[in-house]
Amino acid sequence: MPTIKIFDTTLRDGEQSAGVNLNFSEKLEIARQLERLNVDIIEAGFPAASKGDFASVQKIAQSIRNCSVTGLARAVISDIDAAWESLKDGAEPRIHTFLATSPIHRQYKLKKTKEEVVETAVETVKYAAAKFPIVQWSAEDATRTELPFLAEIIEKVIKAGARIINIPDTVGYTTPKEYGEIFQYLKNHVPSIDKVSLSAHCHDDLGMAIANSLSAIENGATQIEGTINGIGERAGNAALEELAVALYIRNDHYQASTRLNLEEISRTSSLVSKLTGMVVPANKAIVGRNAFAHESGIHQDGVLKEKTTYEIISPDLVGFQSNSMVLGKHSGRHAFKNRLMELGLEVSDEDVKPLFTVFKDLADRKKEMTDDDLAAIVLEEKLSKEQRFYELIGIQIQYGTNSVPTATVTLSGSNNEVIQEAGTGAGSIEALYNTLEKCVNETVNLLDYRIQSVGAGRDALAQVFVKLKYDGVETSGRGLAQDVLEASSRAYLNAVNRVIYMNKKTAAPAVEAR
Ligand SMILES: CC(=O)SCCNC(=O)CCNC(=O)[C@H](O)C(C)(C)COP(=O)(O)OP(=O)(O)OC[C@H]1O[C@@H](n2cnc3c(N)ncnc32)[C@H](O)[C@@H]1OP(=O)(O)O
Ligand SMILES: CC(C)C(=O)C(=O)O
Ligand SMILES: [Mg+2]
Repeated sequence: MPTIKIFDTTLRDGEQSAGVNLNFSEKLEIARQLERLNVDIIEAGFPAASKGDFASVQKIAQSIRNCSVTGLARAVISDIDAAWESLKDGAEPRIHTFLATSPIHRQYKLKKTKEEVVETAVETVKYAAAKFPIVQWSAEDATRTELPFLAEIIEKVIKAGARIINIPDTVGYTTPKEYGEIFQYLKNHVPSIDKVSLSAHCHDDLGMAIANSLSAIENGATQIEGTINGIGERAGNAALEELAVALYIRNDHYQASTRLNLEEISRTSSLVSKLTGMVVPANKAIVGRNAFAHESGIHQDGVLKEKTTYEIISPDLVGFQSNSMVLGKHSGRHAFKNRLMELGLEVSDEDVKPLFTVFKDLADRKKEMTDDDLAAIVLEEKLSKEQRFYELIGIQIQYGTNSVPTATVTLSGSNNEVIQEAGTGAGSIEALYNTLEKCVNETVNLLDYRIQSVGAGRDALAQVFVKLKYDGVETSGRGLAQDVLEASSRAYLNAVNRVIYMNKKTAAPAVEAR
């Protein structure tokens, strides 16, 4: 039975989702969780895109030992050089280089003839193969490319040194039958095809990314690319958790498996959702809140009599716990630390103490502390530790249906000075944000604001995501608190602090880029 390699591109194509902006520590946290999930390949970023991307790819390649780490590069020598510099210390360095092949992309985007496209692809693959032990080459927009030309260029890049050939459905245009036929065509028309592995990379514009990926497997693909929760450019990529569980549950049909630790799926999904701010829809297959919920009487009756009447996947399979309430205000530090370890949240001894204080503080006010709450507070504390320039001391909001909402905010600045301002707005959040803007010394444009509850119940924690422009830089921020206004303030300050941190890092001479 073939084992399908899972190529995770959450940190590259996933990060191309509109509004998603992960920083260095967040990417590393996700990469570590992907390693626990046991994906085969992590595409950590696009090293030539920016100093920040270069540094995160490099750090991930150096830190992750149980997966191969790759980075994307255009068919451009300087992109390949940047990829090599960032990936060379990895456990198994590999490059993913690509060039568009379709007539639309050749004519309008690249402004190259077929011959020029072939020449550029061959030259750059040769250059990459002289550095990297493994070269993956992608024919961008393959599914809208003339098949004879696709076969011709693939044969030539294989001869130039490519070992994995990826056939992306870049714009999510193909259908399962058609995509399968492309793989068959290539197997019959590319003389050297047996020397390489074939990979599928599907987008979900027409909602067919998973169906297309499965069809690719049925027609010879041995590697599937996708992202956690299906995040990605436009409508997103194939959701890896859906693919892996489909192969597991319908093994009788596909007769193929993956190496994924399926029990890590729920945790990975929740981490990616928290850090990207991309909320998982309740009805999303495998990881949605309702994916295992039975609402109607006939279904409940059936499930009570025999689960398999309406349940084809057991929640345990993907790591959902039926009773996740584990810790409370009477818990001690040992139990707390132990639970964090069970949840795969790596925390140093030195960090446990402040985290435990935050935990106790919340547990005092909140009836139940779920695993989700724990993960949320640990991530919040751990990932924003080095990025605290403005810190919230307190807020006070006055709101009444017939009065002007007023906010008073007290912060501490980077030199521990106390900053206090008051302001008004049309609503409580506007009053709060107008006042915070006065405190942080620069114009702030709020571009997006989203709120979500962590877990259920009246005492659930509030998680707020904001996207804003501060000091001319667009960024995002997260805030967690029991109160929505406090969570809103924290999200705002988190975003502002990220910009200050980024500016400091790029100003410092020791940034890890070339
Ligand atoms: C299908 C995909 O997901 S592809 C990956 C998409 N991801 C990203 O683009 C994120 C990272 N990108 C970036 O940071 C920037 O686009 C950079 C650094 C790569 C390039 O930035 P810029 O030099 O400013 O170029 P810009 O992005 O405006 O245009 C892209 C250029 O690359 C060319 N190009 C696009 N793909 C390729 C390729 N595979 N190989 C060679 N050149 C390419 C375009 O034709 C265009 O060239 P032109 O300037 O001669 O017209
Ligand atoms: C870079 C390539 C593989 C890509 O993301 C796409 O074509 O969708
Ligand atoms: Mg893509």
